[in-house]
Amino acid sequence: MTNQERTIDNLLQIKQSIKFKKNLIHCITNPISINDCANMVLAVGAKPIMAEHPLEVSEITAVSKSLGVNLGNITDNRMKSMLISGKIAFEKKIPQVIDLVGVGCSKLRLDYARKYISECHPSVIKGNMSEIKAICGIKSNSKGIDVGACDIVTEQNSNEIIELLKALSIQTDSVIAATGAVDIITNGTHTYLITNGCEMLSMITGTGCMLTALIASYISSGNILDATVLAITLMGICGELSQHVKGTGSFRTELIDNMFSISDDMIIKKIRYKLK
Ligand SMILES: Nc1ncnc2c1ncn2[C@@H]1O[C@H](COP(=O)(O)OP(=O)(O)OP(=O)(O)O)[C@@H](O)[C@H]1O
Ligand SMILES: Cc1ncsc1CCO
Repeated sequence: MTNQERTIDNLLQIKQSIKFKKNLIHCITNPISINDCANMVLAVGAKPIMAEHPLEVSEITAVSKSLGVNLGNITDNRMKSMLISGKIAFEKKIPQVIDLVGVGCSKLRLDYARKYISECHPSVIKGNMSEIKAICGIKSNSKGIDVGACDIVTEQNSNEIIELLKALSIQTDSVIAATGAVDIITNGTHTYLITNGCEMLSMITGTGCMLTALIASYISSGNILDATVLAITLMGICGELSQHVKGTGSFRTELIDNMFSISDDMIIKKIRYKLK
């Protein structure tokens, strides 16, 4: 087996291991895309629970196989709940991912994300490049919750960005996932660059949130780096397979359908990544 074949085989094994297990995945997320997030978790064979009341989340996280928290459309209640759940997950060694939605445009969210990371030690920190730059304390150019044009990964800046992400990974002891046309995932030692995906993924709301729900589903396998790579390649490939539709409404449906039905052969045929 070549290294590439071994990597892909690993990803397919994680996918298969989650498919029929119905692992309980606790997601605390925004109302804009909450339904799509729950459906993505179901599409890959896990079981979502979207509880967010501060008085019940600790018992729910404690019986879940992983936790996903998302800062989109933040409220006082969810700020409370996410910290309660994040601390329980850390104590009980339950894998967890934080999606840094909006930290590039809101000081409230940026300060909160820093507090969350230092107190809850998430296994994965995920955001678009503007959000990741903001968390690193570097001036970012986000456009609301979206990446700013100056922050997009290019051939010219990719090495500099990889070093930034590796340093953040080492500092936080988390896997870092920076998403966009090129997705970069690193654990400080191994770095994956994934070029699957299509522009339509940025033309419906919540694909980043759905991706976080997928990462949460797959990290319940315990293999944090590979699970993150798997979730991101699947989102990219399923986006590509869904592009033939008439418009963005059907794209959203097709994306969930493809996530449910994609075959191993299709993943092997379509996957595009570099390991650095
Ligand atoms: N222009 C693009 N080309 C290819 N893939 C893309 C593009 N934009 C986004 N993606 C893919 O879409 C998914 C979501 O990434 P994105 O960076 O848009 O997240 P986000 O900004 O957090 O999204 P959202 O705010 O919609 O939740 C990732 O899988 C990423 O690879
Ligand atoms: C549009 C929007 N606003 C806050 S969260 C969200 C969904 C995509 O992140």
